[in-house]
Amino acid sequence: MSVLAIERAVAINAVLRASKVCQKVFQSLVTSDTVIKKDRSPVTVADFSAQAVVNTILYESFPNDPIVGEEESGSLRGDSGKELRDKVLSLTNTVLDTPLDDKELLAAIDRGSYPGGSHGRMWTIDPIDGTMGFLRGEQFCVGLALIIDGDVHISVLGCPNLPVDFKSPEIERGCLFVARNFSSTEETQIHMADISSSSAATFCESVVPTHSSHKEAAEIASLLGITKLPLRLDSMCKYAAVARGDANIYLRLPVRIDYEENIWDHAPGFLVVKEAGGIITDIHNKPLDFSLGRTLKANKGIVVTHSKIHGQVIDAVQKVVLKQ
Ligand SMILES: Nc1ncnc2c1ncn2[C@@H]1O[C@H](COP(=O)(O)O)[C@@H](OP(=O)(O)O)[C@H]1O
Ligand SMILES: [Mg+2]
Repeated sequence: MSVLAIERAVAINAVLRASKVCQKVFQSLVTSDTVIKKDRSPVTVADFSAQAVVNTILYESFPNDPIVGEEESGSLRGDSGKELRDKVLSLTNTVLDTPLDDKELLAAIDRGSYPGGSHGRMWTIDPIDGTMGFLRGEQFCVGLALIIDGDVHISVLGCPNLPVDFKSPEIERGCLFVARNFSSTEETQIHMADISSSSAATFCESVVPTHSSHKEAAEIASLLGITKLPLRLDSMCKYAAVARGDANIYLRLPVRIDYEENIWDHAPGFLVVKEAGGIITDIHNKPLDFSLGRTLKANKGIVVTHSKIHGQVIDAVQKVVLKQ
């Protein structure tokens, strides 16, 4: 068996089951009027449940591996948390082989409290990345990565609502992206689209303008001679879109200069693009440093491209964002 083959299989199982939990809630949500009422509670239930599922499955196989997860169980505790806790517990137990009780559920969620760092193994989980996309009935994903001594070694992205083919989104939705150690014949190797000039590129960006500046991205696109409209997607589905050739560039341009990106928002997508041959840096052209805790403290923004155009894109980013 190849190195980390067990970790890879466990990560796939964990993300698939957590994705099922999210999909169940997502499907009930898009058929209800919750989105119109701006009620966030369904996404909250799915968020906690997905983290509980992933953390439980990781713990069964790797009890000593620490986890950096987005959620913590505070609001599920005590009498005030009972209603939410009951919902999360029953949803969680629909996909686990051995059901959890209340106490085990809270413990599973809080196994994600590891502070991160530069030594040894750790997993990082974003149970629902793209909360806003989930609530809008659009894109979201479950992201999981294994980081060893600061390097991302395995990543799995479960994208329950991503069209298998953007050209015919009505035919089939739901994609799982796995980076590292391809082995199964049921898997398809994805490739970035070949591109030699950035003017021919399609770029993607967040749907939410407070997460990434649309205005600066438009200026960068104009500087690069890009004429195609941006592909706006929530969540790490943007990394997947670049990795499989739906787009060629992903720009995440800081709106708030004090904002630090979370490692769980990028480590899973990072390796999917890297393994497909892409380059991922921040706006200063620095590599992402996953070894500094729960956030990417040493980085600002994200620039993802095909290796052939990274230099051109970084030049334009620096002119517009850093006024260099
Ligand atoms: N001011 C900000 N700048 C950049 N990212 C932000 C942000 N505020 C929140 N985010 C992150 O943006 C993620 C969604 O990214 P995107 O906009 O690309 O879909 C959120 O993940 P969650 O949805 O898991 O909370 C959240 O962690
Ligand atoms: Mg996120």
